[in-house]
Amino acid sequence: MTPHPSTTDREALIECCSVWKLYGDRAEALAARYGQNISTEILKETGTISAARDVTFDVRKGEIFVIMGLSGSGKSTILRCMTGLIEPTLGSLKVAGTDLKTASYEEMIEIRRHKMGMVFQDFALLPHLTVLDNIAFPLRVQGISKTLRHSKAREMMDLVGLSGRGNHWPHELSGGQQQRVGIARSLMTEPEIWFLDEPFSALDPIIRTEMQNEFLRLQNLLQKSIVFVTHDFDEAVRLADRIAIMEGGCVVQIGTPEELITRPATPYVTEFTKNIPRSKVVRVRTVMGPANKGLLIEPVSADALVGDIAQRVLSYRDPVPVTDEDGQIIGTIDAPKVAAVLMNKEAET
Ligand SMILES: Nc1ncnc2c1ncn2[C@@H]1O[C@H](COP(=O)(O)OP(=O)(O)OP(=O)(O)O)[C@@H](O)[C@H]1O
Repeated sequence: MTPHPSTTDREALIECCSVWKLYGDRAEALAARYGQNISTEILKETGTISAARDVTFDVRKGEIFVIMGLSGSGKSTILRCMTGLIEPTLGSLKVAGTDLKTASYEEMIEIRRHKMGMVFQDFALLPHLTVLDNIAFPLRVQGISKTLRHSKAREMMDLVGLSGRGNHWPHELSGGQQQRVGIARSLMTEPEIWFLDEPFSALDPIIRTEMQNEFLRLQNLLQKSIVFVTHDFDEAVRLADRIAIMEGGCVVQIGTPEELITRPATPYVTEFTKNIPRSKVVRVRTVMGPANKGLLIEPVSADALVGDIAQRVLSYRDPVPVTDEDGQIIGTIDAPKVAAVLMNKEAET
């Protein structure tokens, strides 16, 4: 399953604008004095830590937005600002139309209970509650009756592949199953925005891949707006519509996996991208040549990944026509172009 290549035309659900989060005795005083013009030298001189520095991006309706970076780069800080767990020192954050800075305590509770779902790395299950009661917990907090919340929780268990496990205790489940409980619980309130903070990091590689597939399957069904934090670039590429790469509290590049891999903005981004096969991210549209309407071969889609159509194109001597989403022929792709991508080279256009 491949995430949708473009979400550019969709409305923004989260608007994160020039957000800074400073830690240290003088953080507030420095922010008041210098505002957005605060310099690295001043931060250094005063021993102030900038966990987030001038971070700007938006998360669009229905997209999987991945925040990726090494440990300490500021991913959790930004996620915690977006979920209202901490307040930015400077800048503004709008979530589902509400400005978090001016929102009242009650509004914040409302947003967090009804508009946001959260999944954490350590599952955060309640050990003294059964699987069913863990999943039903967010509705218990809302005062919903036991019958209703259990019925909804059973629906969620079916959705995430946990049917029949309701009476088990969390410790009786495998790591992957425990995270399915976390996922089901986070979806109980039918949130608009789904935050996942390194949800699969504690799982072994095979289960991790299985959970990534499961996550994409669910997203195909549910079409949530998602913020997904990971330090694993392979995971980011598999899941993301767009990725924001963080370094030292700053966002150094935002783009689709294809954009990051074909046009990395800094050596830091290049370092992450260099081992990812281009064929897994480059789409036919990027490397296709001019249209030729005289070809009688079955076409390939412009949005297909080159890796997925490589074998077919390589089996023809002639170029293969490329069509857009309306079935119109808009280009051709031939064996040399496919081979260049497979060999991780810049394809000649
Ligand atoms: N409460 C705090 N007080 C002081 N410094 C903090 C605080 N919280 C975070 N930091 C610092 O801010 C920087 C960014 O931390 P953050 O937890 O956001 O990084 P991260 O990318 O999520 O890392 P990880 O992947 O290890 O969770 C780090 O240098 C961290 O030490």
